[in-house]
Amino acid sequence: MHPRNPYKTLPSFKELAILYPDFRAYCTFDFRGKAFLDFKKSEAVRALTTSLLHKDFGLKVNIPDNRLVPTLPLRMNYLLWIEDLLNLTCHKTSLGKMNDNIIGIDIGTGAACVYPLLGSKKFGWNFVATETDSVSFDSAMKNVAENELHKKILVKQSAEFFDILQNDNVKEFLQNVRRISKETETVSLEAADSDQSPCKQESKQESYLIDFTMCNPPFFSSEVEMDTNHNNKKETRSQPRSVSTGSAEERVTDGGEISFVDKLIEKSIQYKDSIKIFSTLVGKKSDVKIIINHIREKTKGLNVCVTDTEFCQGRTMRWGIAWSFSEIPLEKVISKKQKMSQKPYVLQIPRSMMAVYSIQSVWSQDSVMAEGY
Ligand SMILES: C[S@@+](CC[C@H](N)C(=O)[O-])C[C@H]1O[C@@H](n2cnc3c(N)ncnc32)[C@H](O)[C@@H]1O
Repeated sequence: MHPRNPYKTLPSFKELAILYPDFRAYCTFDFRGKAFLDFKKSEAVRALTTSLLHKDFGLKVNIPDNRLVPTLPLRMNYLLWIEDLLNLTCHKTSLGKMNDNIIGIDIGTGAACVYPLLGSKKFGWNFVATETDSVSFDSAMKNVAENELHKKILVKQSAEFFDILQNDNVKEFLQNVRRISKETETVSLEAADSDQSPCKQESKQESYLIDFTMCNPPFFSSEVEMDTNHNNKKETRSQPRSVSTGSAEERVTDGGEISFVDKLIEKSIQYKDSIKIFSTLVGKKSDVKIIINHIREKTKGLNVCVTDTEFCQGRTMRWGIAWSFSEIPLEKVISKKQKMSQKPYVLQIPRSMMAVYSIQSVWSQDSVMAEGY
């Protein structure tokens, strides 16, 4: 669990049950009043997510019955890692300032529109979100409207990755975001003028249209693979796991996540001067190495840096890969050996930081949330 993840501390189900009758309906209580949730019911998992989104972030979110229910510890881990990368590349995020200037693209936002909603509420970032599925698209639009975040989040129904940046509607949205954040930017740059650190100077020199892109791709290549994976897990785990939510469209894509990210890598080369950080979540550990190799092969001859991390949420593991073509100041984090080589270098989160992530991931092993949420 990321050190700044609010779900490092287990939420009180008892408190949630008192506050939210919808959540209480799926709880059972022991003689001391301790609440337990039936993680095998998708309605119960949905009630947990929507109650937490409301209690912890003031977000009112509706998720249709047959669509993926996002689990929040993982979503926060991914967003916090993006925040770390933005800070590493000298952006001022909630650790510093300038949040209103930051613009991300979320590819395949899903029915909850979870990353843009959390990203703008928690960090103040702006988002262009894409979605192909009409049910999820409609639902994402409603969730943005319900939370009055239309000035910060634009949802488009599109299968294009970054080509949506050519869309007039998107251009207009980006212009408005810039106009609204201009005042903050002026103040921040004036403050940066008085500071001679290379980090602050770099943030003035580089100007990208988009600061980062994120994506949680459908990771199975077929429904058969999806079912096989689920059955194997059932056989190997001794304890019950959380129900798998979501439709096949959300979890299956031709060629699986590798093929999806391959397209993303190709597009990233085309948009390397407009977008600063490209990233993706990876669902299978064995795909991490393959995807990193694909990034290296496809970007041969270009100055690219790549980093990866793991997200631990109790029993559920996911991985993150990010790459950038920008002049990121890597001196602090690359090894001497890599510095001397002419090959594309690898940006690594310092070992000390990784250790913190791993140690703290133990938090939910024995908790009620551990059953897969
Ligand atoms: C695994 S779900 C992730 C949903 C959400 N981002 C989350 O993390 O909960 C993947 C989503 O990507 C959408 N999708 C698939 N191909 C896409 C494409 N080419 N462009 C945009 N969205 C796509 C699916 O409809 C689905 O909603």
